[in-house]
Amino acid sequence: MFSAPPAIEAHKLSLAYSGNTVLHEVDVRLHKGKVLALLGPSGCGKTTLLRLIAGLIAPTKGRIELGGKVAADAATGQFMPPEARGLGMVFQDYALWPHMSVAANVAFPLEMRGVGKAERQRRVAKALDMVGLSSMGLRRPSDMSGGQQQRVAIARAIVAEPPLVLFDEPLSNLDRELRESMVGELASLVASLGLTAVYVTHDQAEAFALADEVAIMHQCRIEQIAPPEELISAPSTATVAGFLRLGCVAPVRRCADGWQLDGTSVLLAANGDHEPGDAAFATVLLAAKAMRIGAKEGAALKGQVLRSQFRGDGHAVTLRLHGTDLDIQVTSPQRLHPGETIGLTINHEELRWFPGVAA
Ligand SMILES: Nc1ncnc2c1ncn2[C@@H]1O[C@H](COP(=O)(O)OP(=O)(O)OP(=O)(O)O)[C@@H](O)[C@H]1O
Repeated sequence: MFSAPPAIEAHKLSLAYSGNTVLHEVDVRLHKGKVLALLGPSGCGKTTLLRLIAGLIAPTKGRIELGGKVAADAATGQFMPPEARGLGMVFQDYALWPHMSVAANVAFPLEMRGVGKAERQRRVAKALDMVGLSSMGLRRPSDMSGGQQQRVAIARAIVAEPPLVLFDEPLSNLDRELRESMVGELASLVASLGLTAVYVTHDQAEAFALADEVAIMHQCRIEQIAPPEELISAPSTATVAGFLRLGCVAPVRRCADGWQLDGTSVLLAANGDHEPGDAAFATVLLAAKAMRIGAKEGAALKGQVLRSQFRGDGHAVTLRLHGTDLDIQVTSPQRLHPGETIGLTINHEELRWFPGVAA
């Protein structure tokens, strides 16, 4: 059966500056109509990957195809410049021309493509309508709020109906309240237009609200690419579990009877699918749902309450596990008091295991 080539197919894409690797052998495949978010801490390589897709830089190694066409191949030296890629881009700082009207800013990609005046006006009006700015075509961006300017930038990125739109932290200059409302608006717009997009952010809520798939990046690599639900239910590495704050990521040590939580005498049972292998050390995720508050007397695992916060459906309690420097979260039906010691039981079925020691 015929199927369209992926919008992006990157294979072992790498980038080094003066021999210093900032992106290492990244593989990405994104299908038409899907949104991929690149999520990770500062400096992990998100913007670098976006710039490689845009053609603003060329890879040191690896290859990237856009819509089935080679956009860059380090082995052959092939490189398609950004203007030939025909992508839409939305930047953090909007990158609008302040002295030109909103309509002229939005019309720019159409002019570059030689679209005639009447058609240009029709498409600019449609794009401004989509972002809720139909009455503002004659204004100048310098007279608009940050949120309005970002809408203009989005209209400009979609006006030529590009095969791929790249967003580089587009909402990070807006205050929190506006950012939250614009995430929802942007998610509806992206879905209604069926955009294919790559969206860089370090905000998990933003990535999960907008993207079909999220790539968790860490130290120049992609740790895992998966839909948000899968990242939560099945993180593939301890780094992903730690970054998404899915619970306490704890080191465990092999002992004669199985696995022991490092620093304690607590034995943990590894469950079939996630057997951490033969190594002497491994890592376990202690999520809140894996821990229950039990009697203090005789408990093998105890913790001291650090904080207890009411959250509507119970108290979110942070504990320091005895014998360790690990803090864990549990849910309690009643308020607990800082300094109090409580007993804990572990639901071994809810543990997730990872080979090796967390980065
Ligand atoms: N032109 C350059 N020359 C040398 N090093 C660079 C250059 N551009 C980026 N880097 C380095 O590459 C690494 C990745 O940078 P990148 O901008 O991709 O990270 P990021 O994940 O987008 O971070 P942030 O969230 O802070 O924007 C960083 O260590 C950065 O210092």
